[in-house]
Amino acid sequence: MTIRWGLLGCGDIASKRVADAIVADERSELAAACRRTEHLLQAFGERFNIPTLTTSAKELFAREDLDAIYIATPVYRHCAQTIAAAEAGKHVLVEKPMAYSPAECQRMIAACSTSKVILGVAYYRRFYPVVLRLAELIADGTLGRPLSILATTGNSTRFPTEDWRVVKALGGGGPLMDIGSHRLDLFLQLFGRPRHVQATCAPSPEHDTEDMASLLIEFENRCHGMLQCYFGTVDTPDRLEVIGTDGRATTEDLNGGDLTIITAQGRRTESHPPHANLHAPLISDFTDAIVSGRPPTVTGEIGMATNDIMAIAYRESTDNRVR
Ligand SMILES: NC(=O)C1=CN([C@@H]2O[C@H](COP(=O)(O)OP(=O)(O)OC[C@H]3O[C@@H](n4cnc5c(N)ncnc54)[C@H](OP(=O)(O)O)[C@@H]3O)[C@@H](O)[C@H]2O)C=CC1
Ligand SMILES: O=C1CO[C@H](CO)[C@@H](O)[C@@H]1O
Repeated sequence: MTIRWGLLGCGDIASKRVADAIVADERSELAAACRRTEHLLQAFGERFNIPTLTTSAKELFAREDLDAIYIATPVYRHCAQTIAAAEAGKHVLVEKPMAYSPAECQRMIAACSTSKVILGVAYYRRFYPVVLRLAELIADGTLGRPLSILATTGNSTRFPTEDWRVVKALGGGGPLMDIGSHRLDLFLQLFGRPRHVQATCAPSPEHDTEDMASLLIEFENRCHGMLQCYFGTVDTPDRLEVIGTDGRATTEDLNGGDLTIITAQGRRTESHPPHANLHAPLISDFTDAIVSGRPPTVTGEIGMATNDIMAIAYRESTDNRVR
């Protein structure tokens, strides 16, 4: 069985990874693509040899020869486009963060459930071998009783003021929505459900979003999570660390995959690099979910859990400000 994909949004991530990942997947076919800017759509279509091109999302969803839609548009479009695709009977894999707010996430989940289509969210770091190794070190007791998970991350790009990533109404927030969301998803994967969130977000002097966010989370298992994320810093680390009573495991470059494990037995470094195309395992997982009728690894409910934390963080940050 071949899954015929329609790709909605042909910008940065679609052209760098998503299209290639769909084309390379043995059970997938990149059958159609859509963006509004005609000449850029044509160039994209030629580059990836896509037979059907349209500037209308409505037309894309209406095509009967498609099974699934990959939504790679800015965040403020995710909810309406997911609902429209679901109502047209298409499975939906939507880019992260899932949507602007938890309320939007709920509407997306409800629409997909009513239409009996599968909904997935593109938190592909869940498939990183280094993250799966961290899960193993927690589960097999190597680190002892887990205490905390710490992540520092950022994007060194100085986004221009008109970029949707730094316009609250379009991106929903700044670095927390854009890159912090990926790490929060890993916190949930490794430590489970959160029970308390504290946060402070520093307003950017240039944009109407934060340019730094710091979160402290208590999980139901009583472990703590700490996240700090930035926009516009030079050489920002991409650090993830799990600390337990009997050891700690740290990666200084999450995308690189090297993991240093320190226990009473000593210190060792292991290498667990991710797939060369980070989106490939995600596409393969979602395709398999459609073919076998199982839920994808990152369901809508899982995607919404990250939005829940971010919504609390933004609210906390505003409500607790000393006047
Ligand atoms: N998982 C990951 O690691 C990454 C995920 N992302 C996520 O992917 C999504 C897209 O990001 P990115 O590729 O950087 O964004 P870009 O701004 O580069 O691209 C957005 C694309 O969406 C198209 N678009 C916008 N509105 C519509 C519409 N109404 N109908 C059809 N097409 C539309 C744009 O084309 P046009 O204006 O011509 O319509 C453009 O092709 C975001 O959610 C982002 O957070 C991004 C980078 C990495
Ligand atoms: O992981 C990522 C890399 O950076 C991009 C731009 O900040 C993010 O959108 C993306 O999710």
